[in-house]
Amino acid sequence: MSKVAIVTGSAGGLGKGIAKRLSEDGFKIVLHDINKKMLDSTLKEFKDAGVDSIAVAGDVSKRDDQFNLVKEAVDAFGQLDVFVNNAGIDVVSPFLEIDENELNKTFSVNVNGTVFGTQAAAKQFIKQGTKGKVINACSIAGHESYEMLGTYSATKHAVRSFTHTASKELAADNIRVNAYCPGVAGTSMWDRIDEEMVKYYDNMERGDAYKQFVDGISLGRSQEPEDVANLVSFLASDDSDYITGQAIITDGGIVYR
Ligand SMILES: NC(=O)C1=CN([C@@H]2O[C@H](COP(=O)(O)OP(=O)(O)OC[C@H]3O[C@@H](n4cnc5c(N)ncnc54)[C@H](O)[C@@H]3O)[C@@H](O)[C@H]2O)C=CC1
Ligand SMILES: CC(=O)C(C)=O
Repeated sequence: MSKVAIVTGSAGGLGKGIAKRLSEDGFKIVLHDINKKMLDSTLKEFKDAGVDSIAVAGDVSKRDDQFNLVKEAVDAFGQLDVFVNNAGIDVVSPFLEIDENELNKTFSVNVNGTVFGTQAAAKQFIKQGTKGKVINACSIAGHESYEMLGTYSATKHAVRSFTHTASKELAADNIRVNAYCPGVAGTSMWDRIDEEMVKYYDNMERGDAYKQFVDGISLGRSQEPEDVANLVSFLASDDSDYITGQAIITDGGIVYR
């Protein structure tokens, strides 16, 4: 029987690339996003390509939405095998200007969302009595703290920490919890980061912040969704069964650990 994977925030960007790769790996796919319009259009693309898939709209920062997401997946496909906590948001701000709303919102989506998604998936894996895999979107910003990205970096450090704790507590239930840590991928997230960053520097134009980051990549190019999906595919597969609690960097050579 085909395995079933949920990918949050998969209407576009890295999540869509991951969902596409997992479908090629033979998974039935549950697409998910807060952006209903984009989600509908992505579902149509997947269906047109013959992928056995459904779409569930929701907000990862709401615990009930995350449990509903798992329920809808199991109602449609009878089981769950892989849950990718991919959805995340960015925020750009000098440290002295970080405000309460942006702190709360970014932690709520990136951190609370990951915790609630992991809880919902793990409870389902335990109920099924099967092996389960939770795969979290961390970042190089979960290993290194970047100027202007202080809040975002702190959320990704928290994701790495929860990846460690959850992997330790859930190992006895045959559940692996790992994370992928991308570097610089030219998705809509980086369009927003670039646009915000250049506002703070008189000598910078649109595209410059992105270029500065890309120029620091040893392999000489920015990341494609497929590069990230290659790692997630491995973490979702049986080949990674002896790996848990790891936050693995895939960045073409920016951060060396
Ligand atoms: N693009 C990059 O260079 C990097 C991205 N990442 C991480 O990878 C993940 C995906 O990033 P991208 O695809 O670049 O971002 P993106 O902004 O292009 O796509 C994120 C998707 O998540 C959805 N989303 C946002 N808030 C949501 C919520 N509350 N509930 C459900 N869905 C929500 C958006 O509608 C969007 O479709 C994020 O967690 C991000 O932090 C990590 C390192 C680098
Ligand atoms: C967007 C991101 O995750 C960075 C700069 O590492």
